[in-house]
Amino acid sequence: MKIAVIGTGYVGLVTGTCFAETGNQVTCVDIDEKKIEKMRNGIVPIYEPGLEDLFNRNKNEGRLSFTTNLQEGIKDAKIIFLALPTPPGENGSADLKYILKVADDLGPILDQYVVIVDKSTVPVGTAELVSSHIAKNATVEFDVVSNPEFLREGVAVEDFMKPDRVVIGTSSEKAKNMMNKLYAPLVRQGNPVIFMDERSAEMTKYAANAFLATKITFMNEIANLCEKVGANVDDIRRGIGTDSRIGKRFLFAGIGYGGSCFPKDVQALEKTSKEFDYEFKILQAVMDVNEDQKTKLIPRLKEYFGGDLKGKTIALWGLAFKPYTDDIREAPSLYNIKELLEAGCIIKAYDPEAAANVKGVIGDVITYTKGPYEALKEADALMIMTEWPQFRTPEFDVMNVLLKNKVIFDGRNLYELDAMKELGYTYYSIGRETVKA
Ligand SMILES: NC(=O)C1=CN([C@@H]2O[C@H](COP(=O)(O)OP(=O)(O)OC[C@H]3O[C@@H](n4cnc5c(N)ncnc54)[C@H](O)[C@@H]3O)[C@@H](O)[C@H]2O)C=CC1
Ligand SMILES: O=C(O)[C@H]1O[C@H](OP(=O)(O)OP(=O)(O)OC[C@H]2O[C@@H](n3ccc(=O)[nH]c3=O)[C@H](O)[C@@H]2O)[C@H](O)[C@@H](O)[C@@H]1O
Repeated sequence: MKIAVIGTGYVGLVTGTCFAETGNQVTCVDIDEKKIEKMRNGIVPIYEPGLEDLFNRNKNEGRLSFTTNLQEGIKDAKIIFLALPTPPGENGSADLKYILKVADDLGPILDQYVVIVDKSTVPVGTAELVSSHIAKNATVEFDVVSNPEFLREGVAVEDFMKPDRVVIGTSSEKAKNMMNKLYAPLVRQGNPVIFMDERSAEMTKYAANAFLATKITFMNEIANLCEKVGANVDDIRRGIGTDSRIGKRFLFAGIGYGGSCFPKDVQALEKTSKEFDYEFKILQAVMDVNEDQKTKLIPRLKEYFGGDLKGKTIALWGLAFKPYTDDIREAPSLYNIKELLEAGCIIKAYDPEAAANVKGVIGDVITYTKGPYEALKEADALMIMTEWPQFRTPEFDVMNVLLKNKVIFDGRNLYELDAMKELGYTYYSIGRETVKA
């Protein structure tokens, strides 16, 4: 089937590449000329494990092409995916300007029946809105379908190719059949395509993200309480995660959730509730707790250094909002960097993938090192922001020599408390006893 994907960020790129992989003819459209040029030259503009090989194979075999021209991109397409940004607008609700601009542009250039798919995360009612914008200038029939995306960055290809479920919101039989056909190769036995109306599909996406953000936040609050009562949040995670009603995943306490989606989607759902005159109390609490959680290690640093951080050199391990990505949107590291700089610290940071993106945002106010150990040289303390696997089993012999003080502030609970005691470290983590050397 010929399909077009408008917008080639994380979602568009993965959607386009994976549907090419299942044998479709895919054209990716983006207004960013540099990005399109890069992709034409075989360069994948994001870091996403497994994507580059898939991308280049499909490109080289002629199933994946790129253009900045919308009309050329949608030519002969049976399905058009909108994978456009929906950032928070001024009041926190999702800004639909990118989606509606493309909807306006599409109307006059459609020349045959087509299914237009909202792949972006959009508030309830957007499918109808997109439909009305296209209809203003359209001369052919079309259907607008809501097909939210549930992939996670870092495992995006795996999530897309083997989805737990595919949600499709449509009231059109014709669109339903076409979407079913497109997704058939991706849906494993038992992992269903779930059909519903457009509004329910739009709401499903927000419900999923808000629920997961709440689950993490609940554990972060349990962690905060654990610190006060002298319990260990990792034991509690194991203790409750084995209950299949609760489930093992997304129970890891840490320095708050970040990324391009949880923060904006929780906020947008709260705004939607307000618009419909409903006070969604849990969501406000989730946002408040997460805000505090992100910088909760800073007071511990102050405690350790006797109140004043001025002139202290802090080594930061991890800048990305989570491992296996170079994405730094809403990363807890950025909030900590800001506070550390305000307190007069010198920062030496290492991240295997995300340093260039941080440099692009904050420049050279911190030092970016080539490896994790270089960041530790002459550092007064180590802070851990992202659980990249290489940080889990470091060479403590090397660290002992490089760090000025044997002290670690760990926002991701990477090390066992007993091991830190044995190694003679002062070790602050989340929701667990502080180990004092
Ligand atoms: N990043 C993620 O992991 C996930 C994101 N989503 C949702 O998917 C949507 C897209 O997110 P990302 O891929 O992260 O966005 P992104 O911001 O990384 O990329 C969006 C792309 O759209 C392009 N664009 C903007 N206006 C355009 C236009 N008029 N014509 C063509 N291209 C245009 C931009 O140049 C950019 O390349 C958002 O609604 C997001 O909430 C959903 C699931 C996962
Ligand atoms: O709508 C989206 O964009 C996507 O948002 C999240 O995916 P993503 O933001 O890529 O990353 P997650 O793995 O969900 O992690 C989000 C944040 O939560 C944090 N987290 C996650 C899990 C956990 O147990 N504890 C925890 O603090 C991570 O460190 C990270 O900062 C969802 O998991 C995806 O299903 C969804 O498609």
